[in-house]
Amino acid sequence: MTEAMKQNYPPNLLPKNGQVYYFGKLLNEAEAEDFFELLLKEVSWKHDEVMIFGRKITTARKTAWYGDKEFEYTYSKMTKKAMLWLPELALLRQKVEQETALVFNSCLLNLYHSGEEGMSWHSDAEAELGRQPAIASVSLGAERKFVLKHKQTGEKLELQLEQGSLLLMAGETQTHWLHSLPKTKKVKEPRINLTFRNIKKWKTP
Ligand SMILES: O=C(O)CCC(=O)C(=O)O
Ligand SMILES: [Fe+2]
Repeated sequence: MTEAMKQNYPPNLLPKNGQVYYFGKLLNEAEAEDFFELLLKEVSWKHDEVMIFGRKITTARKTAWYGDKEFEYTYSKMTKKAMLWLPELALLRQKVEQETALVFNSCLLNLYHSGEEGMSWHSDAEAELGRQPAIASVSLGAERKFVLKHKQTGEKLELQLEQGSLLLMAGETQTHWLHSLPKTKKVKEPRINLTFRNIKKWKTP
């Protein structure tokens, strides 16, 4: 990321060791609702399989993975093969690329059916993303809390991810910070999250 690109960015929200930018609404209410409905219908949603303490667990949330090629990508110790872009996903990627002045070749989608589903503490530091990966996150549907926690000091940063919003994690964020989407009984509505990523090293089957 060059200094010129960063000029149009909102302020960095992290106190140290990385960059987190909250761009606010990338889509207006009507656009966000349309994308939500379309993606709910068109995406090939599957329950996720992850390894936790050496056991294969099927998660309640559903996921999908799209990319420029049929990349293989290892996430939570499970290897997955990307599907090719849907037109509406390609359109969202274009908006994200325009806003951030970055390029992304893949997208991981998560469907949380309600606040009873979330994502536990992790960082997205997979080898495929290379060093200092930029990860752009678009939120649709229910507004949820997103928390970052410094790996050494435990410092926390809490954000509300609004419907239609764009968040960008960059620089050393994945090395020094964990993030999570806490479960909450207060939210009854579903949410779709899209994380656009740039796979640098891939194996094509
Ligand atoms: O749903 C979210 O906002 C977070 C998703 C996430 O951290 C991931 O897909 O790696
Ligand atoms: Fe993540």
